[in-house]
Amino acid sequence: MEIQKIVIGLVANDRNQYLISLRQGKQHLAGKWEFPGGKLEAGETPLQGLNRELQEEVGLEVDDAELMERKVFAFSDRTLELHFFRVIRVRGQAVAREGQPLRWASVAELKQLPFPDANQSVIDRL
Ligand SMILES: Nc1nc2c([nH]c(=O)n2[C@@H]2O[C@H](COP(=O)(O)OP(=O)(O)OP(=O)(O)O)[C@@H](O)[C@H]2O)c(=O)[nH]1
Ligand SMILES: [Mg+2]
Repeated sequence: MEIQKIVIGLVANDRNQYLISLRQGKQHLAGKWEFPGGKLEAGETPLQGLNRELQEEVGLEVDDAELMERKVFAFSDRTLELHFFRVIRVRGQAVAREGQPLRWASVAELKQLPFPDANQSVIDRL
């Protein structure tokens, strides 16, 4: 089976706070915070997928982003290939388009809040 590719966007505001939302309900890793993102679809480049996911989830249009880290991570129940992007230019106002709790968090807060284990190395670098 092919490993699912995931595209994830780190969006910072002018106070160096990052946009995060809470995974809920029956989602994988419910109760953990996350950066917006999701599964890359067939035929998309990672940047196209990132733009689509951020529009769908938080109403933001990504104009420019750079890959920070790509990692294959084995969770207990699945293995994912995660592409973490630093979003450099964005248009629009962040809104929770899927009803998810959404907030801005400082780097100090990111280091305290529960995130998936796969996010640790990226958060450590902020
Ligand atoms: N969005 C996002 N997903 C993450 C992060 N860290 C991490 O391990 N993941 C994992 O990567 C996968 C992302 O899938 P997703 O649930 O966001 O996918 P999606 O938006 O396409 O949703 P859907 O499957 O409900 O349509 C999940 O298994 C999630 O647990 C993160 O920071 N952001
Ligand atoms: Mg998602």
